Amino acid sequence: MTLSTVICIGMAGSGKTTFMQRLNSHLRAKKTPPYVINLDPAVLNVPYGANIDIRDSIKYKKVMENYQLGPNGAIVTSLNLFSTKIDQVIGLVEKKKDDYEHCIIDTPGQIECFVWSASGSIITESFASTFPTVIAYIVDTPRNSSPTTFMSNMLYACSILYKTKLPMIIVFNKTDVKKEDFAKEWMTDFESFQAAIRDDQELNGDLGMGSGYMSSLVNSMSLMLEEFYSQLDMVGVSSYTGDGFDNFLDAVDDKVKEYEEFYKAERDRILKEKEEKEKDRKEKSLNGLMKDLGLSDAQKKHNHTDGHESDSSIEVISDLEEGEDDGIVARDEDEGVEREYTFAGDERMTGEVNEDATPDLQKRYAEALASTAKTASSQTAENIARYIRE
Ligand SMILES: Nc1nc2c(ncn2[C@@H]2O[C@H](COP(=O)(O)OP(=O)(O)OP(=O)(O)O)[C@@H](O)[C@H]2O)c(=O)[nH]1
Repeated sequence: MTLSTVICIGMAGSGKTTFMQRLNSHLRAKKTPPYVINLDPAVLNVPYGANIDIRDSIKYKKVMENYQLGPNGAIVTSLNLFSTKIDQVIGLVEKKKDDYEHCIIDTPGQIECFVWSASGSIITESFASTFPTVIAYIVDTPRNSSPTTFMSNMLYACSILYKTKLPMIIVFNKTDVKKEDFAKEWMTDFESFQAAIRDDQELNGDLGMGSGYMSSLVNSMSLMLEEFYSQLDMVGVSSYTGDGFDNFLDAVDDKVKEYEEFYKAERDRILKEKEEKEKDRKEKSLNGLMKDLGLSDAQKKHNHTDGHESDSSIEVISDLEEGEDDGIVARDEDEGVEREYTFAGDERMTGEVNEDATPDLQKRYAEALASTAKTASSQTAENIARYIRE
């Protein structure tokens, strides 16, 4: 039994959590319970038993208060804090890899907080480099029955595919309300999608002429999407009735095979390339450091015998010109602007920093950073120490 990971991503309200709940109970009924992870720090109730829940280690509301952040900033910061522990999380899942067939992961409702944040990439990458990993992109089928909305959603899915470089299944959810047949037709028969654009009243008004700027834009973008559709699997499910979940599991099996055959080789190649670049970068920064420390040429030459090249032409590169400030943009003066709807005086509303809670979070941040820094730069630090000793 090899464990594979399914990461559920989708627009807010597409039904990720309900889908996770149904998938969990479906797999349990088949006597193959999944390993479940919740990565949504802001969710109030998780309606399924999670093996790992981000809310156990990160208190979303505290993050909001202590760092004076809005809801989305707090989700990103919570994910940042969590991603510093990702090694431990992967370790926990790895220990269970012989007992489970699937590890299913729920992500925050605010899709961009996960997909476009550094921590989202770190978390996805960590899973994808350890286990075969598949993205389940959840679509609210009834809400995507207009060709314009449908295409916007597909463009988003396309950007996720190219960002994560992982096999993807488009899951048309809520088929108890609207069947997914129209979407499948649009994805496989370009003519029928064009006909839908022509008839779409949102684009063309009541006359349905199909001659507007928008419809020609949608037309050309849909051509581009044809290539994207060819790389996907699509299934229709109802998280309410449980319809289509066997098909979904078959699609996961197919995509895991695809991952092993194509994606893994491609990922390994990219990782190797990255590793080599990183090695190069470290070597250059070590040499730069030697230069900064003002070590003599003789010492440098001595180092050559150790296999370390040194290049005196290397300079420390900075985006800032000499004499320029540190790039921090100063806050504009308020210039008499009267703020409306403020909640001054009410601590609960202003989100003032809770002095008691801050040190704890700060400490955790510092510890997490220290341990990350330790692993990431220990090689460089050792090299430096050895060089200085010499
Ligand atoms: N009819 C129907 N409704 C569904 C289905 N799946 C989810 N819903 C409803 O869709 C709404 C959103 O579902 P959630 O599971 O909370 O969606 P989500 O994507 O996790 O939401 P966020 O995490 O807040 O973005 C809820 O009211 C669900 O009851 C389904 O298969 N059929």
